[in-house]
Amino acid sequence: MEHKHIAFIGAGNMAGAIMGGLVASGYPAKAITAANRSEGKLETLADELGINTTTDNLKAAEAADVVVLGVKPNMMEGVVKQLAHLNDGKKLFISIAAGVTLAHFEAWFGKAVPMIRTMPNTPSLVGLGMTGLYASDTTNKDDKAISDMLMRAVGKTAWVKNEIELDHIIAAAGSAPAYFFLFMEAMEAKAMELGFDAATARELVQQTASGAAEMVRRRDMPIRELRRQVTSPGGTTAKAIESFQAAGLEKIVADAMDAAISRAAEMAKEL
Ligand SMILES: NC(=O)C1=CN([C@@H]2O[C@H](COP(=O)(O)OP(=O)(O)OC[C@H]3O[C@@H](n4cnc5c(N)ncnc54)[C@H](O)[C@@H]3O)[C@@H](O)[C@H]2O)C=CC1
Ligand SMILES: O=C(O)[C@@H]1CCC=N1
Repeated sequence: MEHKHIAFIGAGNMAGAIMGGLVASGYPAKAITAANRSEGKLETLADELGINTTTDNLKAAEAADVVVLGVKPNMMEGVVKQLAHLNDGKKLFISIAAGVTLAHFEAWFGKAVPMIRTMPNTPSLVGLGMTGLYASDTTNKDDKAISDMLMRAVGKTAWVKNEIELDHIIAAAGSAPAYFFLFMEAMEAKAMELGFDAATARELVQQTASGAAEMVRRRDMPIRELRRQVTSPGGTTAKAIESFQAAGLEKIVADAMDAAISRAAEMAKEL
């Protein structure tokens, strides 16, 4: 099969992870080009992955069938305007930026553009990402298939039908690794306060968190039921859970997710 040429504009953490996943999954390195403003990251990518690299965004995008826009949201307008004349209705553009809407892209491109907006998360860096995807009306089946393949190289994918739902993906997956990190930080701090050394405290938290996540993955039962199995009536877990619930944990989590959604909408207005 002829592989489409994919150019990544902005070769930072997230784009680097996707390129690494693609190469690891067997996509030919020769069919991938990374363009970045600075050279340091490009040298590492060329050494580690054997892909093509350049500091010239235009050159990279011109030669590509698929252009992945991987810069920060505040850099996107400048990058897109530089590439706008390449939008011939055939080249597919994929964005990984939070809060940059299709309407922004169409304004910067000056017309409709075949575009897939994606919302990945940082576990993509270790192949355990969760990415939401949304396709503009001007995309076709092949565009969706290649975008799905791209993001499945670093984890799992979920498609949404309405663009607004990408903000819900941010709340439930894009920003969500940080919620678990915060929880783990709090547990680690308390374990150290109880007298465990730093390495042991980290291991207690890390092994328990990955064990719990793995149980959710492997056991085909409601998460509530897994919790019930740990919680002996009148026992220690019951007291800990009561303490969380008395502090309103469910509402705290729901409010935090709403705050992420509101911020995504605000970010879109700021551009
Ligand atoms: N970090 C996260 O958890 C998530 C990030 N995202 C999105 O991913 C995008 C990238 O984020 P990161 O990879 O974390 O950022 P990063 O800062 O690691 O990567 C951005 C890269 O773009 C390069 N760059 C900046 N201006 C450029 C230009 N004009 N031309 C070419 N390259 C340029 C920078 O040198 C840098 O290497 C953002 O839009 C962000 O919203 C999406 C989901 C999750
Ligand atoms: O915090 C942010 O804005 C980005 C989007 C999702 C994760 N990080």
